Amino acid sequence: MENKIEYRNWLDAHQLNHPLVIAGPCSAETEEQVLKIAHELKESDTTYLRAGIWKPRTRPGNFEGVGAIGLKWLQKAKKETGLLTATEVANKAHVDLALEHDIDLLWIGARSTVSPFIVQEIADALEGTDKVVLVKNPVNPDLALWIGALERLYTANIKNLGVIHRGFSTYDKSKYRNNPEWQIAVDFQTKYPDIPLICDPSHITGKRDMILEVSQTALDLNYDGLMIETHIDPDNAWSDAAQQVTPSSLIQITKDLKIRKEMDDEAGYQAKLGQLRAQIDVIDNALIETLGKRMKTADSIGELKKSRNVAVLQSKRWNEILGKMILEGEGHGLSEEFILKVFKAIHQESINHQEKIVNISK
Ligand SMILES: C=C(O[C@@H]1C=C(C(=O)O)C=C[C@H]1O)C(=O)O
Repeated sequence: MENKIEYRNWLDAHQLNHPLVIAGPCSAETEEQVLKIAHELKESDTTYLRAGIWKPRTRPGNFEGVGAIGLKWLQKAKKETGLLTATEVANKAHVDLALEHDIDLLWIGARSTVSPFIVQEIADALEGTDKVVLVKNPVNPDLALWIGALERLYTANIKNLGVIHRGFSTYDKSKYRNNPEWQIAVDFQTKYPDIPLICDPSHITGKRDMILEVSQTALDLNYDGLMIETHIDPDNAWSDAAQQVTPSSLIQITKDLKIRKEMDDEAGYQAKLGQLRAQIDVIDNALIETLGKRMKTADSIGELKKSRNVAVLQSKRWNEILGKMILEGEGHGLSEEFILKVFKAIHQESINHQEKIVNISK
């Protein structure tokens, strides 16, 4: 599947002068709740009112959604406020009901994106639709799986596509509910610059007080929109209470966000940018040259090890290097996380080089 400018058509048709906002409760709970939220969101930047109708929960026994009745509440909210409607679908039955109730935007959840069978079932059920269909990233950090899901939809002649970045599951505890791994979304954007990319800071953070910060990062990375869970009484929400914000907080968040332009044609800016980018190009070339030299030295160590039948991996030496480089990096304003990533990659390449050398039989 190639990038095509038409992928953006549905978004451009909204003619927004701000990022697209999809907002609404994690779950539709009651008709009154949905309508109240919709009326409060009417005064915000929100274009699509979202509500979960069928909720895939981690463990059984929790609230699993109100079911099809909730679609009627969304329809009523649309009629009363003019907001377009959005919900998650996870199988053919959901799709059929959502289409029957004329829901404007459907998204495939992270737990469904991991299953090609489910995605195919949804794609077949949606074949040829002009509804907007968004695909959340799979729970595991697998770009190919994410793209594969889009390809299934595209092949089913669904052209109003987009993706939602909601972060990735990790076993390790971190400050996020789902690790953003921004690089994966950036890689996606590089491959498909015209597929609308929406950030879901609610699921990335799991905490309402981090939503502004993550939303700002997304906008700084040229995301096209935000999906933010919004509830009139977040603390008493039936699901995901900690990450929902009130409609007035949502309005405040959209006011506080700094919206930066993608480009600036002003001559002074362009000249300075060109100069700095030329410097970056020189530095990048020097980096490659240095890395090449380092690998050549590692090759020589490989030869030496081979001649004495010594193991390639030397953990003590490696740990010393890591410790020293973290300190060194600190002095140059480089984070420990960055140094670890870079040096782990360098070490792996060095090991691969030496492995080749010691395993060549001569
Ligand atoms: C280069 C060596 O081999 C391996 C690679 C290292 C590196 O690239 O710095 C460090 C330790 C070893 O695991 C070495 O033993 O010094």
